Amino acid sequence: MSRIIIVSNRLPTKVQRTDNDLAFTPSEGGLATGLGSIYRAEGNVWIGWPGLVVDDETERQQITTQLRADSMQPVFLNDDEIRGFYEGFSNETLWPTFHYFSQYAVYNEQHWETYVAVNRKYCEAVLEAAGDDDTIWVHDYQLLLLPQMLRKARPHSTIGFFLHIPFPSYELLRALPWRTQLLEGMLGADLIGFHTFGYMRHFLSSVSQLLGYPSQNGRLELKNRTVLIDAFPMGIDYERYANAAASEVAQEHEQNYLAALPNARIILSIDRLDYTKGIAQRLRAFELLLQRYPEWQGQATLIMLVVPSRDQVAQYQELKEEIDELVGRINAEYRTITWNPIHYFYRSLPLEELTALYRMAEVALVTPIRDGMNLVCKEFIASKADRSGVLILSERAGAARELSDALLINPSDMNQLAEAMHEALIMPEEEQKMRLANMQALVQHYNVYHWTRLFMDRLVYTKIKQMTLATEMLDAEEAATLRQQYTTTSQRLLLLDYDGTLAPFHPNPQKAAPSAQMLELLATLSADPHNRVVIISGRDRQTLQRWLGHLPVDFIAEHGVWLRAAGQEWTLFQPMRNDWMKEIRPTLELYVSRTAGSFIEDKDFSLVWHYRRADAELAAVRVRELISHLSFLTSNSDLQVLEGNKVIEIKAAGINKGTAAARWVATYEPDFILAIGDDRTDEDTFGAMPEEAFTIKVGRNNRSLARFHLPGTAEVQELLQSLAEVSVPQ
Ligand SMILES: O=P(O)(O)OC[C@H]1O[C@H](O[C@H]2O[C@H](CO)[C@@H](O)[C@H](O)[C@H]2O)[C@H](O)[C@@H](O)[C@@H]1O
Ligand SMILES: O=c1ccn([C@@H]2O[C@H](COP(=O)(O)OP(=O)(O)O)[C@@H](O)[C@H]2O)c(=O)[nH]1
Ligand SMILES: [Mg+2]
Repeated sequence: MSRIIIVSNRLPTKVQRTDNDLAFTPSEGGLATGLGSIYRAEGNVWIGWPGLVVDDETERQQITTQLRADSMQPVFLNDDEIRGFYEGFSNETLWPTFHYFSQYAVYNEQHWETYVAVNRKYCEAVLEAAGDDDTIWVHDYQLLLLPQMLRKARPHSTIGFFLHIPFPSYELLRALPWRTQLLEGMLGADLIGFHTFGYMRHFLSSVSQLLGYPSQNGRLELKNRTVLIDAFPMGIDYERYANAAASEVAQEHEQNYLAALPNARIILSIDRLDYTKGIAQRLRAFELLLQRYPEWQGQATLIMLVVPSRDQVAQYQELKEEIDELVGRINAEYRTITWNPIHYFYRSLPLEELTALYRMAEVALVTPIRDGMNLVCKEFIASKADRSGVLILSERAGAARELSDALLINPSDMNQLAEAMHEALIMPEEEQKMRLANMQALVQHYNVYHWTRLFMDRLVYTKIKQMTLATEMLDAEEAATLRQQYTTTSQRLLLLDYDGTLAPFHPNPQKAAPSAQMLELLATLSADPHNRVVIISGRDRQTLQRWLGHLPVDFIAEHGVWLRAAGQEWTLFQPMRNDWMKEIRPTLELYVSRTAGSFIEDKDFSLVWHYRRADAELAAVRVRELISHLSFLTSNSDLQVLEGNKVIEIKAAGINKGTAAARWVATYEPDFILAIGDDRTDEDTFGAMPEEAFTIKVGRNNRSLARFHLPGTAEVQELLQSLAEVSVPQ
C-alpha cells in the first residue's frame, strides 16, 4: 500500500537539550500543529529537521530511534546549514520577500548555495525513505527546489507541494535573482497548493511572465507534463481544540487566571515573534483605545503571548526589543495598583493553557500585516463552543477569505483597529454568538482532515489526468505500428500542419521559415510516388508558396480557403466574399491600438489578430474582450471567429481545415493517413479523418480528437525522419 511521505523543514516534534538528557516537545507554528494531527496515520512518515544541531553520532542515533518510533525521520543540519539555509535564504530572503517586506530581504549568493545544498540533502533523505508508489508531499518555502530534484530522480513519482505562506505579486518575486530556479523547483510537483486564490493567481502570473507557460483553469501545460495549481485553505483539528478548551484542566487554568484578574475585560493576542504579525502596531492601537476611550482604563486587559522564533535573525531581535520597550512604556504609563494593561509573556505554552486563554478571552486580536493563513484565529473559534467572543481579524491574513463574520480590519489603520476593539467590547452577546456560530460551522467543516483529503484527492486526480494523457502518447510501440503500416501501404496521405508542427513558433511569424533538415525531409517524403504530402495550414498562400512551393507537395492554405495540388494552380474551396473585412478591420485596429505588440495579418479571405508579442496578461484580458466584441459583430453573419495559438482569426463559416482535408480523403482514397497538427484549428482535420487514421496532436493539451500526442516539433521531425528512411525515391 502506498504511504504518504510528508517533508517539511521542521518536524512536528522539537528536540531540545536539557541538563543531562534530551527533551521531545511539540513544535510551534501553524504547519506543525496543523499536520501533526494526520501524519501518524497508516504508516506515513514525516521527514524534517528536529530543531537542534547534533554533532555526536551516538546522540544522533538516539534521536533517530526515538523519532522513528513516532513515524518521524530526522534530517540533521549543521551550524553552517542553519545559518545559510534556515536563517539565511529561508528567513532573510524568502520570508521577507513573500510577505511583502522586501526592504528586509538579503541577497547572498552563499546563502543561496547552501539553500540548494540543503534541499538536495532533503531530497536524498526522501529518496531513501520513499518507495516508487509512495506519495510525497513537500511543504513550504524552505523546500521550493525539492519537488524538481525529486522529479529528476523519480520521473514518475506522485509529488504534491503546498506553500503555507503568501505567494507574492510578480513585482516582488521578480526582484529575486534566483526567481526562475525557484519557480522551476516548485513545478517539479504534480499539484501545487496555496491557501488562497489570490496567492495562486500571483503564482500563475509569475510563471506566465517568467517562464512563458500559459494556464487554463489552474492547469499548466509544461513541455512534457501537466501540473495543477489550486487553492486549499488549511484548517485545524477542530475537535482537538474544542475538547481541550472544554477539558477540566483548561477550566481549572481559566478559573485561576480569572481569579487573578477580577473584572478584567480580556483581549488576547497570540503569535510567534515575527514582524509580519503586526505585534508592535497592535500595541500602539491598544494604547490608542485607552486614550480614546478612557472608560476602558482599569478594565481592558491585553494578554499577549509571544512565542520566541528565529531569534538569530537580526530583524527578529530588533522587533523583540521594540516590543519589550512598547509594553514597558504603555504599562508604566497606564497601570494602576489594581490593573495592568498588558500581560506580556515571551514563551510558548502547552495546549491546555493555550486553550484556557482562548476560552477566557472576550476578544481575540489577530492583526498580522501579512499571514499565509493564520491558525490562531481558527483555534480561538474552536475553543469557544457554546460561548461568546469576538474575533478581530486582519484582512491580510489568508483566514480572512473564509471568516467573513469576524470584524475585519486593515492592520495599518490604527484608528480602525482601536475602533474595532471598542466595538468588540460593546458588542451585544447575541450578535457575538451569531457570528461565532457561523464561523464555528465553517471551521469545523473545513478542518485539517478535510484539507488533507481534498489535497490528496486532487493529487490522485492530477495523476489520473496525466496517465490518460500518457496512454495517448505515441509511444515506441505505437510508432512501430505506424511505421509498419506505412511500409505496407501504397496510397498514403500525409496531412501536415505547418506552425507548431513542422516549425516551432517565432515571435515574428514571417521568420518561422522551415529548417534545411525539414525541407530535405519533405523533399524525400514527397518524392516517394506512394505518398501524397499535403501542407495544411492557416497561413496565406504566398508565404507557403515562397517557403515550400518548390516541392511537389499539395497545399491547403488559409484554413481551407485556398487549395493547390502539386504543380497546379491555386483554386478557392468555394466562391468566397471578403467585403466583410472593411467592417471588421476597424475593430481589430482598435485592439491593436489598445494592445502594444499585437498586429493584424491580412489574408485573402480572413483577418487575424496576433498577440504573441503583447504583454501576456494584458492580452488575456483583451482576448476575452475582443471575442465578445466579435461575436456581437458576427452574429447573424456567415462568419466564424477562431481562437488559435496566440491568434484570433475571423473567416467565412463552414470552411475549415477539416472540410478541406475531407476533400483530399474523398478524392485520393488513401490506404494510410497520417494527420499531424498542434492547434485548435487542427481539431477540424482530426475530426474529419476516418477512425483508422493516425491522427497526432502536437503539444500537451489533452482535450484533443487526435488518437495520439507528441510533445513537440522535434519529435514530429523524428517521426517523419523515420518514415523518410523507408520511403522509396522516385
Ligand atoms: O519553523 P519556524 O521557522 O520556527 O516557523 C514556524 C512556522 O511558521 C510558518 O507558518 C505558516 O504556516 C501556517 C499553516 O499553514 C500558516 O497559518 C501561517 O500563516 C504561516 O506563516 C511557516 O510557514 C512554517 O514553515 C514554519 O515552520
Ligand atoms: O505557545 C504557543 C502559542 C501558539 N502555538 C501554536 O502556534 C501556531 C501558530 O500558527 P499560525 O498559523 O497562527 O502562525 P505561524 O506561526 O505558523 O506563522 C498555532 O497553531 C498555535 O496554536 C503553540 O504551539 N504554542
Ligand atoms: Mg499549427
